[in-house]
Order: sequence, then C-alpha cells, then structure tokens
Amino acid sequence: MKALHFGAGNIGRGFIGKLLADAQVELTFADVSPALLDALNSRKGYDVHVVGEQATVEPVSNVSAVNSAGQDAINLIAQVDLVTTAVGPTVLEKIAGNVAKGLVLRHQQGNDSPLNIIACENMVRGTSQFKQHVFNALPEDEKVWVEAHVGFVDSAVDRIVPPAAAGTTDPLEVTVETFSEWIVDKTQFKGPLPDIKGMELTDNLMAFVERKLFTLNTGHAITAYLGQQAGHATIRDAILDPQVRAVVKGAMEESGAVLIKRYGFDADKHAAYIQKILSRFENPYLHDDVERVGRQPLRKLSAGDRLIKPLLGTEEYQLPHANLVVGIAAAMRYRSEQDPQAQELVALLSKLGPKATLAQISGLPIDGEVVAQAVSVYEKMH
Ligand SMILES: NC(=O)C1=CN([C@@H]2O[C@H](COP(=O)(O)OP(=O)(O)OC[C@H]3O[C@@H](n4cnc5c(N)ncnc54)[C@H](O)[C@@H]3O)[C@@H](O)[C@H]2O)C=CC1
Ligand SMILES: O=P(O)(O)OC[C@H]1O[C@](O)(CO)[C@@H](O)[C@@H]1O
Repeated sequence: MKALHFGAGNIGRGFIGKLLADAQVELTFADVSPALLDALNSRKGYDVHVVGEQATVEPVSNVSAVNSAGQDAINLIAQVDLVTTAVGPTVLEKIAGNVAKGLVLRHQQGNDSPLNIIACENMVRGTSQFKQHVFNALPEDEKVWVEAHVGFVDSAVDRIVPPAAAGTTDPLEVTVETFSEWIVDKTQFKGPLPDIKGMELTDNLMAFVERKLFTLNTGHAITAYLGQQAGHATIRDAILDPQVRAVVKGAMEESGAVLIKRYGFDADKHAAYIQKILSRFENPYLHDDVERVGRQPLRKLSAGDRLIKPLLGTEEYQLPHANLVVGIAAAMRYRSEQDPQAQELVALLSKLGPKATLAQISGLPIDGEVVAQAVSVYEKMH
C-alpha cells in the first residue's frame, strides 16, 4: 500500500506517519517546511521517542517527502491508496486545491482503484469538512467520478505530541506519550477495509469523536487557560495545581454527563476515562506548554468546538455547567504573542467588550444567561 501524508509535524511524524510506516505502507510526507522536507529526504527516517514508565526509541524508516504545494504531491495523489492529513484545521482549505488537482489527474490517468482520504485533526467530522473544500475546488464534471472512487473517511485521533524540547536543533526530533488511539469510520471507505495495526474501525464514530474532543480536549484546553491565569508554564504544573484540577475535572464531568446521556456511555467507565486523561496531563516525561495547548482561542471558543459544544449539551439536557463556564471565561483571558488568534481576541475585547466578543465568537445569545455568567467570571479573573 502507498500513502501520502500531509503535515510532517508532531502528529504526522509522531503518530500517523509512524503507524503507517510501521505497517509497511510506502509513505511520503507532504509539507511546506523546507527544513522538514530536506531532513526527511536526506535521512529517509527518524526516531520517535516514546516516553512513559519505560522510555523507548522507535525508528521510522523508508520515508520520503515532497512539497505539498508542488506537482510531486499532485502526481502522488494520482497514484497512492491512502491520503492522510495532520496539518491543523485552518490548513485543510489550503491543501484542498492540490488534492483536487491530483484527483483530476488520477481520473485522467485511468486509475480507478479506490482511494481513501482521512483527515486526522481535532475536529468533528474533519474529513467531511475537508471533502467540501476539495469539492469546491473540483471541476463540476469530475465530481461524479470522485464520489464513486474516493472515500472521505472521518476519524478521531488521540495522542499527546508536544513540539520538540527547546534547544533541539534536529527538525525531525519527536517525543510522544505511550497512549494512542486512531478511530476511523468504517462505513465511509471505498474498496476493501484496510488492515493497519493501530487503526481501529468503527460504525459509531460520532460517539468516539465527541468522547475524545469533549473530554480530553475540553479538559486540556481548560487546564491550559486556567494554568496560564495561575502563572503555570506547563500542562503538568497546571494540572497539579489543586484549584485548576478541580475545575478541569468538574468541566470534564459536566461534559461527560452530556456524553453519557447522548451516547449511553457507562458512567463508571467514563469516570475511569476522565481519571486516565488527568494522569496523561500529569505525564512527567512530556514538556507541554500551556501556550501550545491553548493555541487558536477563537477556534476553541467557536460553537462546535470543545468548550461551547459541551456547554450547549448541558443546556439541552438541563445539566449543570458551572465549571465549563469558568473554562470559557479563562479562554477569553488567553494571551500569546505568537498566536494571531490571541491577538484578534484582544482586539475584539477592546473594540466590543467581553459580552459582545463572546457572543460573536461562540454564537451564544448576547443577552443569555451563559454569556452573563462567563463575563462575570472573566471580569473577576485579573
Ligand atoms: N500534537 C498533538 O498532540 C495532536 C494534534 N492533533 C491534531 O493534529 C493536527 C496537527 O497538529 P500538530 O501535529 O500538533 O501540528 P504541527 O504544527 O506540529 O504540524 C503541522 C504540520 O503541517 C505543516 N503544514 C502547514 N501548512 C501546510 C501545508 N499547506 N501543506 C502541508 N503541510 C503543511 C507544518 O509545516 C507542520 O509540519 C491538528 O489538527 C491537531 O489538532 C490531534 C491530536 C493530537
Ligand atoms: O491541536 P489543537 O486542537 O490546537 O489543541 C491542542 C490539543 O490537541 C492535542 O494536541 C491532542 O489532542 C492536545 O495536546 C490538545 O488538547
């Protein structure tokens, strides 16, 4: 099997690319970073540092890389069996044009073998959203062929992979936690289902996507935002702060109560899932900055994402949400010099004030109770 993976970053190298290479898939990365492309092409591999109770170094070999914006990537889309992405939600639209060109070429070359595309991003049904971008870029008369031959397969991806430690000069350096979970929607594949170790197939993807995004990512984001407020630099330091931990755990439980109602999860197993996540946040072997985990606060405060969507669920089922509201207020206080969305948030707050800013970003009603509660917490937070 041949695969093209967009995004040779942390998840690309440390999780999805590694898993494909381990399964003997002939793997090419597509990226835009010259440093990554050069290093991958000259060394053809890299080491993955898996850290936990027992640290291991797992080599990845026989990989190569192409520029995702160039003709090589288009040519590969015409040939491979699998395309995966881990580029970040905002980049999917940017790569859609070249993916569409590759699909047109594939058709022109008479390659009717099934191709499956899987976006591995922190998004609800990210591949379906990517499909829309690809279809927007496709000529009208190619759409029927693409529908018939290309599977757009949604997935949930879970492994904490922070950027390489400060001071590392190797662009391929990557350190990952032991835990990993990649769950894909088996109902969306074209052709035979792949048999790749570490890729789990399900016909109930939404339950897994929401369980992951609205537990791990909800808790992680609130740890980051409250941690930054309390002056902690890392997720570990933040989650070991009892005041932060109480809110994070409370918010995951509030979100969990919605998931239990919606998907019928077993309450005890869900409580154990939350405990496991808290211990992953504490991982002493990972250095994960609160600034990274809180990145792109406008995305994280949007209606379908990890803070607002669980809160809307609590309203739907009339469940408590005091801790989620504290997390939302803390997100409004997130600051980062590196992050354009953090700058935009500051600009919005100073132009519109907190109430209108939150309503605009989240889609929550400006005169509703939740906005009033969040703004009241926000104002007490400095
Ligand atoms: N790091 C983590 O622990 C996890 C990340 N994710 C998700 O995986 C995705 C990627 O995250 P990370 O790997 O952490 O980010 P990252 O920033 O380490 O990697 C993104 C990669 O995409 C590349 N890129 C940017 N523009 C591109 C383009 N036009 N074409 C091709 N490549 C391009 C970048 O050069 C970079 O190598 C995100 O959606 C994230 O939410 C999901 C689970 C875990
Ligand atoms: O990658 P995002 O969506 O910006 O959010 C960061 C989060 O994603 C992860 O990278 C993994 O799911 C976490 O480390 C963190 O919750």
